[in-house]
Amino acid sequence: MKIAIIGTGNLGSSIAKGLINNKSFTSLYLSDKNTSAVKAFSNEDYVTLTDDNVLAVEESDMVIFALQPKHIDAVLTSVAPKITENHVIISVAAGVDILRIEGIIGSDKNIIRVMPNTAISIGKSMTCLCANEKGQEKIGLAQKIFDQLGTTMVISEDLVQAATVICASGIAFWMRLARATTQGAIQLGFEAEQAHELATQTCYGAASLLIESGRHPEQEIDRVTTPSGCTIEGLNAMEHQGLSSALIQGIVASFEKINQLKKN
Ligand SMILES: NC(=O)C1=CN([C@@H]2O[C@H](COP(=O)(O)OP(=O)(O)OC[C@H]3O[C@@H](n4cnc5c(N)ncnc54)[C@H](OP(=O)(O)O)[C@@H]3O)[C@@H](O)[C@H]2O)C=CC1
Ligand SMILES: O=C(O)[C@@H]1CCC=N1
Repeated sequence: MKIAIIGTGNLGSSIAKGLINNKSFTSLYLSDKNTSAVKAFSNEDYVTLTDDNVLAVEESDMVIFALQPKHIDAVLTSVAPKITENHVIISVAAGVDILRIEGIIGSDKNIIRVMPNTAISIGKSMTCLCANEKGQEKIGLAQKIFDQLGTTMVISEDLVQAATVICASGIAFWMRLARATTQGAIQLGFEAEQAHELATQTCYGAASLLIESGRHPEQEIDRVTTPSGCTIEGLNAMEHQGLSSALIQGIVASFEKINQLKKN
């Protein structure tokens, strides 16, 4: 598969890193106004860095547009004449729906909306996908690529905004929880580096327990909370401060914001 990524910022460079680690292509064009974020990949086999978006489209079968929503319309318009019915066009732009993309390049093109997260750089993304009518026959192909870079789920387009909040923004939400745990550990006497390791490994253990056991979080909590013990004391103090409520309100605020962005 000949792949191009147009826009090599935070997400585009993360996708590039994941693809290169997995050698998931026969050629990879990385196109940006400024390719400094992916300079490290310039010596990789079959990777070309360019500032020519048209060339990247012409030389590829699958084109991933990793541009900010404010830039995507102009870039799609500029490359539209070069997009054929055989191309698989992927957009990761948050809040940019398929109808808007079809309005620029046509509904006769294979259009797939993909919502990964930055953990794609280490092959651990939770990635959601959906396609327009024409793209239905190619969604399996896109899924195969992203399956190599983590876990995928095909969803209906009306759930993409929610998936963006839970999975893409979710990386930042979980990072903040990890940071707070680190700060707590330092207050209790650990050096910063030790605190970081304790927090991240415990976080990794908790996620792995849920994934591997398939159990509900509360079942795992029941296995930790000794009656009258320190865990339930801590959990209840957190809930009195509104931990669950704060998380849910944050998720809903993020969802409301992304729906506003979609209207702009
Ligand atoms: N970051 C994340 O975790 C996630 C982001 N997304 C979505 O992915 C998209 C990209 O986000 P992110 O990577 O954070 O954004 P960035 O701004 O980091 O990356 C976008 C890149 O596109 C470049 N660019 C702008 N105009 C052009 C052009 N005409 N031709 C080629 N390249 C151009 C930008 O250059 P310059 O900076 O010079 O303008 C920048 O390098 C967004 O739509 C976002 O909603 C989705 C899921 C997760
Ligand atoms: O914050 C944002 O708007 C983008 C979409 C999800 C992650 N980053």
